[in-house]
Amino acid sequence: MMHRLLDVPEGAEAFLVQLYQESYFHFRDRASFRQDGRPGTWALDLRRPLARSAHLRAVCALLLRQLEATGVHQVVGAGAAAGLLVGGLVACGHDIRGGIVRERRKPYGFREQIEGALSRDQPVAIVDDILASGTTMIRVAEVLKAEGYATAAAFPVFEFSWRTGRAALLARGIASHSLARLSHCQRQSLEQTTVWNVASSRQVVWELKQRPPSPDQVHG
Ligand SMILES: O=P(O)(O)OC[C@H]1O[C@H](OP(=O)(O)OP(=O)(O)O)[C@H](O)[C@@H]1O
Repeated sequence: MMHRLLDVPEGAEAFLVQLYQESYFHFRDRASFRQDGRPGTWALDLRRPLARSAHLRAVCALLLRQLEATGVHQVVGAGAAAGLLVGGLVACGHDIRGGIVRERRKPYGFREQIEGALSRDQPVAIVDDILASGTTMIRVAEVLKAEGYATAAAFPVFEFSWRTGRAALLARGIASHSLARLSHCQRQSLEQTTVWNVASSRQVVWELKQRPPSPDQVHG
């Protein structure tokens, strides 16, 4: 086993629900804002749990399983959460190369848009904490293409099933292998959301104390 020294959570579903709970903030407790500047009702901030040793190790162990299954040894991402994930995967994996896509090139130094140790000889996986509209991962894929790298697939931690990111990536030939898909239980109750562990095909319904995510939320 390549990653036997890692803390792979016994119950991956329970861990993914915990990760969701710890990253969920309601507006009354912590203000967040939509892209149009208006206040959002809720937000997921995975940067906080991912910046803690045990959580990052556990997420990376799950992602490494997915990467191993697809035979990918290079990871790249853009943004704060992706930076944590790339660092964690490089540290926790064996023979994993990592890269970070800059928002824009600097006018000085090496003027690279991708920093790190990626090789053009092998495909690269895109990692991120959340796949929503797909804008972030698509931008990374476009930079990879422009720089002569092949994209293997996308590996988000959480995917919002009510957003179009998965379809947008697929339209560009990129499959998405998320650890968990979040969806609403609209028919049952507004007090529930579903965390579906994609790898095990098991779903966990989490009883929310607050109102659950709605399609017009903000995130990140
Ligand atoms: O699929 P998308 O619609 O692009 O949404 C997903 C992205 O949004 C969030 O990042 P955010 O924009 O908040 O950036 P930051 O955390 O790096 O500042 C999140 O961390 C993803 O990178």
